Order: sequence, then C-alpha cells, then structure tokens
Amino acid sequence: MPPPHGALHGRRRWPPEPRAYPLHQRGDGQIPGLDMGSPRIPSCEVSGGCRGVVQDSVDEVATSSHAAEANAGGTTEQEGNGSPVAAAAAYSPVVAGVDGIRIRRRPVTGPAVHYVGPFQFRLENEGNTPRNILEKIIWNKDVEVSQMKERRPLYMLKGPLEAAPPARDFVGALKASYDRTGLPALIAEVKKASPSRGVIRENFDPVQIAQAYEKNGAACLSVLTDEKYFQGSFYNLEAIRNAGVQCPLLCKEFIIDAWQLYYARSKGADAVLLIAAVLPDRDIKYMLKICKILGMAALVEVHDEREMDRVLGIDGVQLIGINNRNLETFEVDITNTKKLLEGERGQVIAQKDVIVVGESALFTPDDISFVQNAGVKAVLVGESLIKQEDPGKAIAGLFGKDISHAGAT
Ligand SMILES: O=P(O)(O)OC[C@@H](O)[C@@H](O)c1c[nH]c2ccccc12
Repeated sequence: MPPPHGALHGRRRWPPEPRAYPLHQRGDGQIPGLDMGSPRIPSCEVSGGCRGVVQDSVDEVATSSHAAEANAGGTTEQEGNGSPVAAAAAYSPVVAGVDGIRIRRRPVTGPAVHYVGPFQFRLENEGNTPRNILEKIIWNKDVEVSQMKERRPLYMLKGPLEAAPPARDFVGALKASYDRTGLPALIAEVKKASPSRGVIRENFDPVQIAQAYEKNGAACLSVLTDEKYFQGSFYNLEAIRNAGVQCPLLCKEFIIDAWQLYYARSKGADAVLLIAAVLPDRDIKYMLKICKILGMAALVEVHDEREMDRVLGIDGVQLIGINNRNLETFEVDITNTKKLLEGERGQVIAQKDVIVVGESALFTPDDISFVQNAGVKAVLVGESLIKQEDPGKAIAGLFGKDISHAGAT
C-alpha cells in the first residue's frame, strides 16, 4: 500500500529496534558532589523540557527529559497503530510556545519518519518541520543526546568525572581580566564553522588556536562542541584542556538535558552555555544547581527583552550573555546589547552584580567600546579572530591595543 503522503524508501528494518529510552535509569547515585542533596525540581506540566515529577534520585532528575522523550519523541513506533497519519494525530501539540521559550523543543507531531512493517515512510507536516535553524539544531540535539545517554548512562560518567581536571574559576578569570586591563574581558572562541558562515577557517588546529588566544590575553576560551552544525567536538575541548592551557573553558553546546552538564564537566569544561530561547525557567534553575554542584559557571544567553526579564527573575545567575545574533534568522545587530541594558534593566543588573557578556559580531575597537559603554564587562568573540591568519595577534587588533599580560602591564 503506498503511503498517503511522503516518500516510500523501502529500507528494511526488521525486527523493529527496541525503544531507546528507559524511563528509569537508576544507578547508585554515587556521582561526585551529589551527596550534597539532590536538587529538587517541581513537577513540569507541558514543556518540552523537564517533565519529571519531584524526584530524589539524581540519576533520574539528571536525565529528566526521558519522560518528555517518551511523550513527545518516540511513541510512534510503540503506540502507533502502524499508520503514520494515526500516529501523527495521536500527538497533542503541547510543546509549542510554552514557558516563554521561542522554539518548539521537539517535533509536535512526532518524528517525520515512521515505519510500517519493513518500510520507512517520511511524512512531513508543519508540526515536524523545523521553523528555523535553532529549532533544527535542537531537534537534532535531542536525538543525539538520547543516543549519547544510552551509550554512557550517568553512572558511567562517575569515573570520568572524578578523573576530570578540577574546575577553574570562569567568573573569577573574567573579573581579574577586567580589573587588569580596564577593558571587557575576552572569551575567545575556538570555532571552525557555523551554520550562518559555513567553514570560517580551513586550516584549523584547535590547540594551537587556544594557545595563541591565551598568550595574547584572552581571559577565557569558548570551545564549540557541536559537531553537526559547527564542526566542533568534545575531543577539541579535552585536547585543549590536556595541552596545558590555563584559561577556563566554556563548553559551547546546545544544552537541553542535565546529562550534558555532567558530560561537559567530565571532558574538562569549566562553564557551560544555557540558552534562554531553548530552556524554560525551571530548566535553567535546575541546571544552575547542577552547575554549582559540579563547580561550573553558567553563561545564560538572551536575545531580547523578554528573555532578559525572564533571566533577571532567576536567582543565582552570575553571567548573562546578550547575543547580537538572532539564532533564528542569523541577523546581527550590536545595538541589541545596548537596547537590552538600557533603563531599569541596567540598574537591576548592576544591583545583582551580574557580569554581562556581549556576544557575536564584534570586529573592531569601536565595537568593543560600544558594548563596553553599554555596560558589558566581557565579550565573546569568534569569527573576527578566527578568520585571521594569526588569531592570537588578531586580539590586539580587536581591542586596539595589546592586552596580553606582557603588553598591558
Ligand atoms: O563568531 P562571532 O560572531 O564572534 O560569535 C561568537 C559567539 O557569540 C557565537 O558563536 C555564539 C553565541 N551564542 C551561540 C550559541 C550557539 C552557537 C554559537 C553561539
């Protein structure tokens, strides 16, 4: 019988693969730092984020998206009656536009691919077609993380977590650099490619670039670990840490599940990125607690006033990144940083002693002064450094002066 819509690929797939996501994956709970009392999360109703009930086992809470996966991502194969249409109809679009997050965390009508006996069908509709690149990245990440978690359940990270080099003080390094130079502290990004720019640097040696950044005055480094869209890797993160680089490292990843925090730490991360457009408040709060337990800082990224207000309402946020690039459209506009720091918001930030990081599209000393005048104390810069022949030397060009320890004293 031909499929009602979509292509018939006829790939054999028999017997069907087992369900990928066990709901309970209880280990011994013997993960370092976790004996401090497991953070509790309130029950979550309808987001694509955590959907657990209050749970005591860290293994369970740390992998809290299991339930969501079962609900939103994978029921087709098990519960569908074999018809892709019926399977799609069985979903309710509960993950769209809730919790103030801008993207849908999962395809609301289930995955596009369905299986009927040995045949694979692709059924695309509005609910399972990503509306923008951020959604696309997150949907892909969701599948990727499920697979990674299956291969390395949380209890298997215990050894690597214990063996990981101790976390370094990311926030302290930013403050020290600002105090030393009077200029925004630099978080220099080790980034080979991006979805908006394609490959930025062909001859890409992450360790060499990291060392050059450090030598030329970067306070911290940001290392892209997403492979599919940024050609990054955890291998790069680990290699940079193991090469003796002293700068604290930000793991630049699309975090959607607390498991990724443990994994990042086990690979040597000292800080992680939490994107407010992707994570509901309760996930941010919960992940901040895990970061604290692991000794990592969290850079919470916002794009607009609404996200800024949400994040300012969360206790314990030390670093807020204002991204000048709209991750949905890729448009860049550095006046975004100024806009979000004007008026009352700027005052609240000053009172809370939050460090604001200006992110993306910073190319010249004028750009740096512009965001500094707007109120940032740190900047996150990738492209303008990485695309130059010598990314280390490019730092002095970006700031209009040598900011290395040797030069700025
Ligand atoms: O290369 P740029 O324009 O200097 O930008 C760096 C950094 O801000 C950007 O890579 C970034 C900011 N937030 C992100 C979230 C995911 C991936 C990448 C990013």
